Amino acid sequence: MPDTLDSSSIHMGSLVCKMVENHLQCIDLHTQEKKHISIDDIVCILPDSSQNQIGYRVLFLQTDSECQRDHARLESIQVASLPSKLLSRYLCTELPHHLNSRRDQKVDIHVVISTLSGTGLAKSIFQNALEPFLFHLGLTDYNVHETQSTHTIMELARLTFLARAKAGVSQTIILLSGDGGLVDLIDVFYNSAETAFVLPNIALIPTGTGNAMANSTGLLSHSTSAFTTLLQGKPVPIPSFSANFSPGARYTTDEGRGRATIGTTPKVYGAVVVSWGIHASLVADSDTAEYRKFGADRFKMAAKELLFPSSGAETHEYNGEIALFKLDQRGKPYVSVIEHSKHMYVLAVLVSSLESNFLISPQSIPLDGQLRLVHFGPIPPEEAMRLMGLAYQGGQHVHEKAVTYTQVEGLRIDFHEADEKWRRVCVDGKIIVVEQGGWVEVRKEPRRLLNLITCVS
Ligand SMILES: Nc1ncnc2c1ncn2[C@@H]1O[C@H](COP(=O)(O)OP(=O)(O)OP(=O)(O)O)[C@@H](O)[C@H]1O
Repeated sequence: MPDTLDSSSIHMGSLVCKMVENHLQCIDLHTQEKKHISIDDIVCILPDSSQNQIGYRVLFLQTDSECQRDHARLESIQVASLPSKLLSRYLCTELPHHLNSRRDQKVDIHVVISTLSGTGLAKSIFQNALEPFLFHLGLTDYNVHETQSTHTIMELARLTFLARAKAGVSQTIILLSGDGGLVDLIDVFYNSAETAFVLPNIALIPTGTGNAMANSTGLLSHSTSAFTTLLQGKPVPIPSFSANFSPGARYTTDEGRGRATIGTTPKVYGAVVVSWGIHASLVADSDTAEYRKFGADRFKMAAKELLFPSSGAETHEYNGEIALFKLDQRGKPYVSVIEHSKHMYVLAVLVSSLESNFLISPQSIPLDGQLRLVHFGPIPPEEAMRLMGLAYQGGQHVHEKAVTYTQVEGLRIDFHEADEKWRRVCVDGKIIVVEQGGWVEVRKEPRRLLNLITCVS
C-alpha cells in the first residue's frame, strides 16, 4: 500500500480514497492509477449497495480545465464510507418531485437537445454527462428529442408539451440549449389562449452562446451547477414580457436573408431581453454559421464592426421615438418620453447577465420579474466601446452619466428609419424586422406559464 495513505482512507474493492484538503484522493491498488476528485466537481453521492457491500457511489464531472466545461464527462467511483462533511453536502437519498414519478403522480420527463446551440456540443454533453447521470439516478423512462430544424422545439412544444400540460400531465423538460430553446417554449405557451394547465418544469442545461438565463440564475457558476440544480432545485415561475409589433413585422430567417410571418397582429414573448440599436444589430449580424464558430466572441466581433464599420462609414445613430411606461411612487402608471430622437443602445431586460460576465443589469435579482431599461444616445464609438466594456467589469456602466438605467413596466418604440437594417429588434436572440413607420410595444406579462428548476428563490 502506498505510504501516502493513512487510517482515515476509504476502501472499496481495489480503490482507496482519502480526503486531502479540497480533494478526494483515490488510488487503484491494482493499477496504481491515481485519481484526484475536486470536491467542487462532485455532482452528488448516491447510496450504493451493489456487490454485497454497502457504500456510496460518488458522481463527479471530469473536466480537464475550467474552460473545457462543455467537454465534461460524468464519471463515478464506488466507495465504502465517506466523511460526514461530504455526505451532508452531496448525499441524495430521494429524487426531487420533478424527477420522481409516484403512483398518484406520474412525471413525464423529456430531454430536448438543441443540436446547433452554441458551438454544437449539446449532443455530446447529453451523451457524456446527462445520460449517465440520469442512469445513475435510476431514470431510464424518458423521451429524447433532438432538434432537426429551427422549428423543432416549437413543434414539440405545441404538439406534445402544451397538449399534455392542458391534459393535466406533470412534465419536466430537460433542455440542452441556450436562451433560444427556452424562448421557443415560452412563445408557444404564451401564445396559447388557454391558461388552465399544469405548469411544465424546465431544467436548463446551458449549451448556448449567451446563456443569459443560465448565467443570471447561477446555472453556470460552476461546471456542476446545472446538474446539482437538476437534483436540488425547486420550480420557480419564469417571468416574461410580451412585445406587440405593428402588422408588417416579420421574423428574419436564414442568416437574415429570409422572412417569416408572425401573424396579422404580431406578438412575440420573451423571458430575457428586448432590444433595438447596437445590441439588436450585433445579435442579428453575428447569427451566421461563420460567426457562430467564435462562440460568445461573435458578439464582440459584430459590435466592433458596427461601431467602427470596415467600410469607413460613420457609426449609425438609430432614429425613433421611445416612450417608457412607468409607475410613480404610489403605483400610478405614467408615460415618460425620451427627449432625444437619436439612440445607440436601447435594451430592456428581465435578467442580470446577457452572457458570462456581461452584467448588463446589476440590480436584477434572479426571476424577480422586474423589467429594467439600459439606454444611451449617440456617442463616439470609442466611448460606446468603453461603456459596453464596463458592463464586463461588474456592471459599472450603470453609474455613467450617459447611461439611463431604470425600472420600467414596458416601453414603445416608433421607428423612424428608412433602411430596414436599422429597424431590427431582438427578442431573446430572435430578430424581428419592422416595416417602415412601424412600432413595437413591450409590456411585462402578468401570466406565469412555465417553471424553471432553480436553486435561487
Ligand atoms: N438541427 C437544427 N437545424 C437548424 N437550426 C437549429 C437546429 N438545432 C437548433 N437550431 C437553432 O439554433 C439556434 C440555437 O439557439 P440556442 O439559443 O440554443 O443557442 P445560441 O443561440 O447559441 O445561444 P444563446 O441564445 O444563449 O445565445 C436556435 O435558433 C435553434 O432553433
